[in-house]
Amino acid sequence: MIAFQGLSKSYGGFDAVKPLSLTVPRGEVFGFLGPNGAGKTTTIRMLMGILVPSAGRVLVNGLDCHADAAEVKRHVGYLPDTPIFYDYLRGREILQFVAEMHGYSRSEAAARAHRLLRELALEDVTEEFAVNYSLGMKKKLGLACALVHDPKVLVLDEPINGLDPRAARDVQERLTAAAAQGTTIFVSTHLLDMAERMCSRVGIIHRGALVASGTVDELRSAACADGSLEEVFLKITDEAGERA
Ligand SMILES: Nc1ncnc2c1ncn2[C@@H]1O[C@H](COP(=O)(O)OP(=O)(O)OP(=O)(O)O)[C@@H](O)[C@H]1O
Repeated sequence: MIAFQGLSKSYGGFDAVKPLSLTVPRGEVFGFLGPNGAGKTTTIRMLMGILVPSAGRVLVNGLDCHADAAEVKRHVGYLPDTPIFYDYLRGREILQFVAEMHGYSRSEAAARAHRLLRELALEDVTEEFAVNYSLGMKKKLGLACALVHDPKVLVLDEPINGLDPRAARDVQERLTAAAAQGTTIFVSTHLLDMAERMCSRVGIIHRGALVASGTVDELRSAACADGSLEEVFLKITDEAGERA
C-alpha cells in the first residue's frame, strides 16, 4: 500500500507539488496523469527517496520513503523515465548484477535474469552492451531491473514510452498480471489510452495539485464528459487552469 500524507515539495517560493494526500491500496494500478511540468516526476522522486519532501511524508507498506529509504527499496521496483545503466555491461550482466544486489545467489540471479529477458522479448540482445540498446530496449531492461526481486510495489515513470505497439502490449500484460497477483502499481503516464486500459483508478495533477481522482467513470461523471479519458483529462485540466 502507498499512503501520501500531505506530501509537498517547494523550490524557493514555487510549489512544485502542493500537499498531496492519497492512498493506493494493495493490488491497485493507479495512474498518475498530468500535463508537462505538473509535478509527476517530483512526486515519484519523493516516493523513491531521491528527493527530500518540504512537508508531509509518503509511506510504502508503512515505511517512510525518506527515513526508511533503503528498506523501502526492498519492497519497491522503480522504473525511471530515462533508465541509466552501466553502458559497458551487457543486458544480461546488468540484470544479474541488480538481482545480486537484492541478495540473490549468483545462480538464482542468473535464472531470474534469464526468465525476465525472455518474458520481455530481450533474449536476442542479452549479450549486447546496453550502450547499443534502443530507447525501447533500455526501457524494457529498466522494467526487468524493477521486476527482478518480485517487489510488492512498482513505481513506473512512463513505462511504455518509446515502445513499439507489440512491446507496449507485452509490457501492459506483464503489469496487469503482476497487479492480479497483488502487486500495487503507481504509474505516471501521458498515454491516456494505456491509463484507461490498465488503471483501476487515476489521479490528475495540475500545477502541483491533485485536481481529480477516482475511476475513469467517476471522473467522467464529475467532469460531465461522455467521451474518452482524453476528453475528461482536457476538461479537468482546462477547468483547473481557469480556477488558478
Ligand atoms: N530542481 C528544481 N528546481 C526548480 N524547479 C524545479 C526543479 N525540479 C522540477 N522543478 C519544477 O517543478 C515542476 C514540476 O516538475 P516535474 O518534473 O515534476 O513535472 P512532470 O509532471 O514530471 O512533467 P513532465 O510530464 O514534463 O515530465 C516544473 O515546473 C519544474 O520546472
